Amino acid sequence: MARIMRRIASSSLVRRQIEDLPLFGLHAFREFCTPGTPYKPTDITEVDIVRKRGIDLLHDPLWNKGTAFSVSERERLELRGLLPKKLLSMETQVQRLMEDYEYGRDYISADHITDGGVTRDHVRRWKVLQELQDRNETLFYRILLDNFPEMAPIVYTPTVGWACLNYHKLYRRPRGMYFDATDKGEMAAMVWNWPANEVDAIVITDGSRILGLGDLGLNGLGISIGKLDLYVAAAGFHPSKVLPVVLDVGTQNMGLRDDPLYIGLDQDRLNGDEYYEIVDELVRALTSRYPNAVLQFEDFNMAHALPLLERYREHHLCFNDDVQGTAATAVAGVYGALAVQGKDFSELTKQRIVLIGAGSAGMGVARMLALGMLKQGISYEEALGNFWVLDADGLITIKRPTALNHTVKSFARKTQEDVEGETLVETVRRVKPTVLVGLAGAGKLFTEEVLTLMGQNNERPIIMPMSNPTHKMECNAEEAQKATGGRAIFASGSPCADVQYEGRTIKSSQANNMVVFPGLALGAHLGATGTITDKMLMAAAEALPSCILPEDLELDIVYPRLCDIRDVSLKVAMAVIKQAHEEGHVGSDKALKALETSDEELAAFIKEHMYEPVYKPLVSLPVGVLE
Ligand SMILES: O=C([O-])CC(=O)C(=O)O
Ligand SMILES: [Mg+2]
Repeated sequence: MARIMRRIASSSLVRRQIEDLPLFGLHAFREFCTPGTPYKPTDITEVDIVRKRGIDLLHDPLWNKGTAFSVSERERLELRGLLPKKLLSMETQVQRLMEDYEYGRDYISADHITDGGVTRDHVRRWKVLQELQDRNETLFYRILLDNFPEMAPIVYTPTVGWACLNYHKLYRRPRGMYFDATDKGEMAAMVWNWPANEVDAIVITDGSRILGLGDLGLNGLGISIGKLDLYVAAAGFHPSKVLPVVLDVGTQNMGLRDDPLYIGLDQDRLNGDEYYEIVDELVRALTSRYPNAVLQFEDFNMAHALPLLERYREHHLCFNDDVQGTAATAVAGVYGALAVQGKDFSELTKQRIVLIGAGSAGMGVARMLALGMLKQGISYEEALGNFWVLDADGLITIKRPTALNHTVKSFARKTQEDVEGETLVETVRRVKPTVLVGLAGAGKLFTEEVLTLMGQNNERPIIMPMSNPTHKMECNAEEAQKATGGRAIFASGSPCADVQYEGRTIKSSQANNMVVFPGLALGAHLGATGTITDKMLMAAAEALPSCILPEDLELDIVYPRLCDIRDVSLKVAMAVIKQAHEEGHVGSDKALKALETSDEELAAFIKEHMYEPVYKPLVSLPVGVLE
């Protein structure tokens, strides 16, 4: 036997196979060769097929492993001499990177605040991760996934807000695709420049309303990138199959246009038919090459967010994250807050909700909460009576002298009383809401007075300042707890530290759509649902409270833990596929089979498709082979 082993192992082909079995190694090889050991298909190590070799491979962050390339890979992928000889394991690479991430080479004061309201240390950390992503995506996602609660605020809200504000200054190398108004007529061809033949998810923005930071033009691409980082880390989309996109139709941001470093179009934003024609062209181009991709619309301003959603939602696998993802998140948060109080979903109908911010996100939230009330047993008309919506001009009533769009109008208070334009504090004093939601993106609107009233009128006031990033939030956790005597059930769009109050620690939750959009998109993609219905969104919202640990409910936590984000996305994806099945929208035979077998089978089907950031042996094949 030993002789046979030696002979086999001496063939160079087999030696390479041995080296390329990092998970099983020689041990597994021996087992495999021992007579009598049954052959198990699972013993086969997966490989990744690449089309590159040599220096091109090292420069491709999707496949580059740096010092972790195995000896045989270095040989057969023409890497010898292009890397230092010493081979480092992924664990060692992680350790080296984390040292850089934690301490930096130069100490930067942690509390120095920059223009995006984040600290300079956040910015430094963002740069460490960004550079890593540009070199080695497998390692980047390993680290992001293993440190998700710490790093989500760096690659995503709030630090991504700073990155968008400064995208034009930070720009070094391209990521994603750039389309602009001058590409009219060319987009169907341009889309073929993207190197991947398969794309499962696309996030597109026109930069018109980035977080609560306003019109950032082309700089908005940063948000498409940040969202897709979470698609990969939180839901297991493959990094080679996600595509961040910006559509630059001009900007009204004169500060950017006057900046010589700005790299977007120096023109006013397109509007009206011209605007819709160009968005139509881009959507057609993207969906004709990638018909199975989920299309997420991100940070479009109110004027276009809803019309675009209505335009495409029946024919395309698409959703608007701000309108729908944020809405499902808010519903989940209110259900979570009810669960904290030992109440069930039906109590939603009894909530009195004051919501400030009548933009795309605010109206999406109002509508979804009203749909939740409808589902819990009251009429939609009755549900509308539970809402007071305010914008920059105060409380919105049917007496509003200026024109309101259709959705906002449906939430206008139908009262003859003279309360049009009432301030937030007046409304809160008069109507005694149980829930306060902020989506205005205008900073500290939940003043001490407003918060104190919430505390006076409720045993457990529900306070949700959902604007992003941090400095655009309506209040922070400390302000909410101080003003309410530590009784607030609190959730904010960007993360807030827990609060020390009268000798105890009060937990803060994060009400961010990242608990919804990755799982929603995963379910829709794997189910090939063709459309994303309101009921699928509601199913996502209803799935979330059941992921909160009982001990966390005791601590007033209203969302699942971020360290379990993969599991959360799995549960959301399952709920979405099941609901789609009920509505007859599941187009994937494999998903159907799993659905009809059992929940375990469905979970296994989804998990099997989730990307794990591990180094697999790379095989380089010439273009044309296996295509
Ligand atoms: O990106 C975020 O953190 C949430 C979001 O969609 C927004 O605020 O527009
Ligand atoms: Mg957004």
